[in-house]
Amino acid sequence: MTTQELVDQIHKKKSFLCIGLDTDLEKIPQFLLEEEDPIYSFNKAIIDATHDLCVAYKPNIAFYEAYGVQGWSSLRKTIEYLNTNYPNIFTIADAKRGDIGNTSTRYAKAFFEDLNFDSITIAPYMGRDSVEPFLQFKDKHTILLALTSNEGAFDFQTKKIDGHELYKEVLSVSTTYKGSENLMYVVGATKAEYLKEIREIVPNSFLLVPGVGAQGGSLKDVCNYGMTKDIGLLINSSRGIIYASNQHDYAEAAKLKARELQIAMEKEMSRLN
Ligand SMILES: O=C(O)c1cc(=O)[nH]c(=O)n1[C@@H]1O[C@H](COP(=O)(O)O)[C@@H](O)[C@H]1O
Repeated sequence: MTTQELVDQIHKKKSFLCIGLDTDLEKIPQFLLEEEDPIYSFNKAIIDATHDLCVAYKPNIAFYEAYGVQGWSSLRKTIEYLNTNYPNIFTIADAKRGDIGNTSTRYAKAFFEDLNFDSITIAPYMGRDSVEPFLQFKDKHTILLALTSNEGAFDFQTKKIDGHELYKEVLSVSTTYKGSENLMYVVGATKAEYLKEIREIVPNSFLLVPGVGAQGGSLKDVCNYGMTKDIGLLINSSRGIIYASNQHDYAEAAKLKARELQIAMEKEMSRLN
């Protein structure tokens, strides 16, 4: 999917919501465990109930890998279901990969070609030659961790080297990478006040912003500091939406939570006009 197609979907749906499919067998309604593939059944019901309220889904790969071959099969069925039934939805493999060049190319093939995701999250720590292999795929997007939502972000990301915080180096240096037009960045919603300075370095890039809902980030603050004329934001919520209920109404409850966020997003978008 091209960035322009994503922007068009955001305007059409009046939403820049990304729903995180962090599907955990211990948290889903327990009656689903009787199904042949409980993870897939859960994801399918959540997707069918919420697809018109969001523009992206982000399965976090850890939740699938944790169940071995069966989990990987559930992931494949989920992405195929999305690509077949809702081709206008942007898909994010939250895999946080990155390695020496030839290994990164294999990761890229796994997620962009074999599974056919539109994008993948990547850790920037190994530098240019670990990221550039992902950037060579046409209409695929690489979402680089810049300033993450967790406490540990302060261990390294905000430390200064040569007078600049490390996350700012990640932002500015990565814009010189070959294929950098395919870059997006992760900035945690819990760090909204940093967005003003981030926008000075990457004024137009799309930002994936996790951390609203369960981690306590504020949608309003993120929009105040981070929204661009093309919106430029994908705001993710996982647990806050998908585990709204663990009873028979779980999909309907997820839909109501997604609707709340979509309404708040529509309001923020109307302030741009
Ligand atoms: O890359 C991510 O998506 C990510 C980056 C980050 O800084 N913080 C963060 O929480 N995430 C992911 O975003 C999701 C947040 O989930 P909830 O806190 O349940 O909404 C999880 O899948 C995290 O792995």
